[in-house]
Formats: sequence, C-alpha cells, structure tokens
Amino acid sequence: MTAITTGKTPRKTPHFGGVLNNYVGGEFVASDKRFANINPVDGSEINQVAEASAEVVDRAVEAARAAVEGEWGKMSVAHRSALLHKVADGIEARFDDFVAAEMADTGKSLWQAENIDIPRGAANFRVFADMASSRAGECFQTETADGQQALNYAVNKPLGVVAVIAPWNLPLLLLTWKLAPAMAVGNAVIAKPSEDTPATATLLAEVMHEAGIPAGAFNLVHGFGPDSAGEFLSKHSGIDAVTFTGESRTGGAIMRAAADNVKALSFELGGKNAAIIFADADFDAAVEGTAKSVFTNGGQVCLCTERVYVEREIYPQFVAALKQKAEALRIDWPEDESTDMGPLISHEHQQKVLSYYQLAKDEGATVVTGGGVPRFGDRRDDGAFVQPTILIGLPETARCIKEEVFGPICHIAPFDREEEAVAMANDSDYGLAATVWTSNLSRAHRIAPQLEVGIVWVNSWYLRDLRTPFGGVKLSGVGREGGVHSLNFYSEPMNICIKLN
Ligand SMILES: NC(=O)c1ccc[n+]([C@@H]2O[C@H](COP(=O)([O-])OP(=O)(O)OC[C@H]3O[C@@H](n4cnc5c(N)ncnc54)[C@H](O)[C@@H]3O)[C@@H](O)[C@H]2O)c1
Ligand SMILES: O=C/C=C/C=C(\O)C(=O)O
Repeated sequence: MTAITTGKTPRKTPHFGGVLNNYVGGEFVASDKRFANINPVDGSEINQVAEASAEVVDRAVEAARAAVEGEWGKMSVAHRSALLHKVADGIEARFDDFVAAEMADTGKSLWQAENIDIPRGAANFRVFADMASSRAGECFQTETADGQQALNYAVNKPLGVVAVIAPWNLPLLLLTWKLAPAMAVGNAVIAKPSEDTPATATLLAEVMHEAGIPAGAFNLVHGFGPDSAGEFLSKHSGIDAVTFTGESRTGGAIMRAAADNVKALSFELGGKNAAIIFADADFDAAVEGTAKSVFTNGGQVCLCTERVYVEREIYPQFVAALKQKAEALRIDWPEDESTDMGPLISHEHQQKVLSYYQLAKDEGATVVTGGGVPRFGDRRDDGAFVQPTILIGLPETARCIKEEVFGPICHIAPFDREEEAVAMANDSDYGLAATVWTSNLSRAHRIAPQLEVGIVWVNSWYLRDLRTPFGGVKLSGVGREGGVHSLNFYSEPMNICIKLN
C-alpha cells in the first residue's frame, strides 16, 4: 500500500500504482491489455486495470457454471448464508481500504463513503443472507375433480450463472445490491464493475477469497461496455440472467445483446426525478431535503431530483433558500471531513454536464446560481469539478427538463394546483422516484399513488429499507429488486404437484 496524496490528508489506497486484476475461478488473472484508473480530483492515474478479453470472460462463465454444479450449488442455505456474513465481516474489517479506494475512484466525500457507500456494501450481504435463510415457501392444497386432494408446493432453484453489470456512481453499494441476493439464493455470479470504478470490486474479490467463497461462485471481470466485458457477458450463451444498473440507452443495448439467448433481465435505469413542494410543508425541512436530493454525490444518484415544482405562494422564498444551500456547499478535497461535494466521476462526464449548463442558457434559462466550473488555484483545476447549479424560467418542453443530466443541477418551476403539479411531474419519459413535501397527510396519500414512478418519498429522500420493492417504470427500468423481489428474480420457482389419495 502506498499513500495517495490527492488532498491535505493522504489516505492509503490499496493497489496504488499497481494493477487491478480479474478474479476467475478463485484466482487473480492478469491481462496484457490494460487501461488506466483515473482519480477525478486531479486527473492523476491511481493504478492500471487488467481488461478481460473474451477468453477470460469465457473462463469466468465456465468457472461459474462449475460452481453452480459443484460445491456452491450443493451447499446448504445456512452454510451459504454464514459465508455471506463472513464477506460482510471482511468488508468491515477492511473498511478504511474500501473507503479510500471508493474515494480515489470517484472523488466522493469521505462522509458519504464512510456513512453510505461502504456500510451499505456490508449491509447488502447481511440482509440478503438473512432473507434467503428465512425465506417463506408457497403451498396450496387443491381439491381435485374426483373429490380427492392434491398438494402443490414450489421449490426455488437458482437461475444458474448471473452477470451483474454495475455503474460508477455508488460502485460497491450498487454492485453488492445485486451480487448479494444472487449469491444468497445459490447463483454463481460474474461481476462487471464500471471501467471508471474498478477498485472496490477488486477489494471485494480479495474479501470473497479470504472468506472462503468456493472457487467460481464469485468472479470479477474488468472492462468496458461495447466490444468488451459488458457486451461479452450480455450476449454470452452460458449466462442465464443479466442484472444491470446504468443508463437507459445501455439497458436497450444489453436487451438486444441478450435477446438471442432469451436471458432473464432486471434493469435499474436512469431518472429525471421530480420533487413537489406544497406551501403547507415544513419549509426548512423541504429546503434541506431538496438540497440533499439534488446535490448528494454531485447529483450522481439515479434517485436525485432534477425537477423541482413549488407551490406559487412560497416559490420566491424557496428559490432563495435553495440558492443559499447550494452556495453554502463545500466543494473541496474528498478527504476533508467537512467536504460536501467532490468532483464528478470523469472529465468526460464533466463535459456532458457542462454541455447541459450551456444548453440551459441557450434554451433561455435564468441561472440562479452556478453554471460553471469552480477554480481552486491548485491541481484540482485539472479535475472534473462543476458548480452546483439552479435554474429557473425554462418551459416544461425544454431538453434540460426532459433529459437526465446526472449532475448537481435542478430546475425550479412554480405550480398553482395539486393536479397541475402531478401532471408536470408525470410528464416525463422516465419514472424512477419522486419526493412530495407536505404536512397534509390526506394530500400525501392522495397524490403519491398518482405519480408514475417506482418509489415515492414523502417528507424525506433516499430513506431506504432493503425489504421494499425498488425499481422504475417507463425508461427507468424493468422489474423490481429489493427484499423478496430480489430473491424471486434470482431464482426459478418450480411447482411440484402431488396427488393425494
Ligand atoms: N435506477 C437505478 O437504480 C440506477 C442506479 C444508478 C445509476 N443509474 C443510472 O446509471 C447511469 C450512470 O451510470 P453509468 O454512466 O455507469 O451507466 P452506463 O450505462 O454507461 O454504464 C453502466 C455499466 O454498463 C456497462 N456498459 C456500457 N455499455 C454497455 C454495453 N453496450 N453492454 C454491456 N455493458 C455495457 C458499463 O461498462 C458499466 O459497467 C445514469 O443514467 C443513472 O441514472 C440508475
Ligand atoms: O443511483 C442509484 C441509486 C440506487 C440505489 C439503490 O439501488 C439502493 O439504495 O439500493
């Protein structure tokens, strides 16, 4: 381990200056083809990453299949569950390594890595290990035409080999959110983290190894999407299911690639999430909560709010208060305890977000705050930072209102009537999440089910219970995960009917 000096407080980042390898069949596997893992704080190289070839992906699929048919597939639920708890223990034992690696790859704040990303990585394993070992079954007693009885009961089998393709915004959290239930019900998995965030997945492979997960039950392949590991997995005939989190367009590409083999698919995709704020809401809580929902992780959470609708009588005060919150955010070195926001994930994403900042101006927006790049006068000026940005004045038809930006930006518009707010919130190709801020409980109950999304938060945002259904409608996803929905997606129920006489 070597110190990485991106900030004032150097942190030890595992594998700094080394190579992150693939993990296949219980062994770390190198590759001649490599790519650089870049720190978005200053554009410096953290380490090199071994890109998995088609041949390495084939080997991972073979190893996974052998694991399903071998020790892993035959293991009792209690034993498998105990091993997954050991994986959670392993993440917690190397907590500081995981935090440092996640911060270096993403530039996210220490507070967020320590309080959200890494704890959830461990929690995902614990929750799904427990759920799988206490899973309820299905049984029906059936009356037959001849006056006798039959007993129908379902047994759940794993799907087999599951590919998990993950994005860069919450790297460990979102990878383990799918790996944990898939493994808990007995599948062998092949993890494909984003090319922008390969580090915590590699640490997870080390933890899996140390925990004694049988060879082939967990595999890791590094690489990109098209013509690389992502595509190799999606079209591989030896893979039974692909579970994916990322952009809606990528979901479409994976669906096409998976079509020939008719694989099971579960997609958590993009969002253009609305917040509806009524005049009767607790004003300070609504401002505070909306600031969080817009700016957390630099707006790079699929659940982040990008469209804010505020009842007209409090609209001017709300715009002023959210502006104050945005301008008070501390954009700084990720390692500093008081940093609220680091850089975006990459220069490429910075350019995309900045192009929307420009587009907003071209579309006639008034920029309430932000709209550009902060200047530091040090090497962070080579990083991927942008200013938190608030817009007003755009028509609802503007591209900036319709398209997902995935940055620290929102547009605020006034509304007069409840039905108008619901209609504006629903006027989107996406349908992931919405927040409603009101102290009128009847109103909350009335409008929440009218919103065309998978998740509504009332007087809160990103308050998670891992047992609840999670996913989106429209362009925001296919299927639901979370709790029993995850267990169901990752297993194949088989009905057995026994005639009793
Ligand atoms: N709904 C959710 O739960 C959720 C959660 C997080 C992020 N997201 C969405 O993810 C996006 C940001 O993440 P991103 O930029 O990493 O997404 P992305 O779609 O670019 O990449 C996600 C993953 O897919 C891989 N990939 C890319 N092209 C592929 C292809 N053709 N075949 C197979 N794999 C391919 C990438 O290498 C990466 O591992 C945003 O749109 C965000 O809203 C959604
Ligand atoms: O960026 C998207 C965030 C998704 C969050 C989850 O899937 C979760 O909290 O389980």
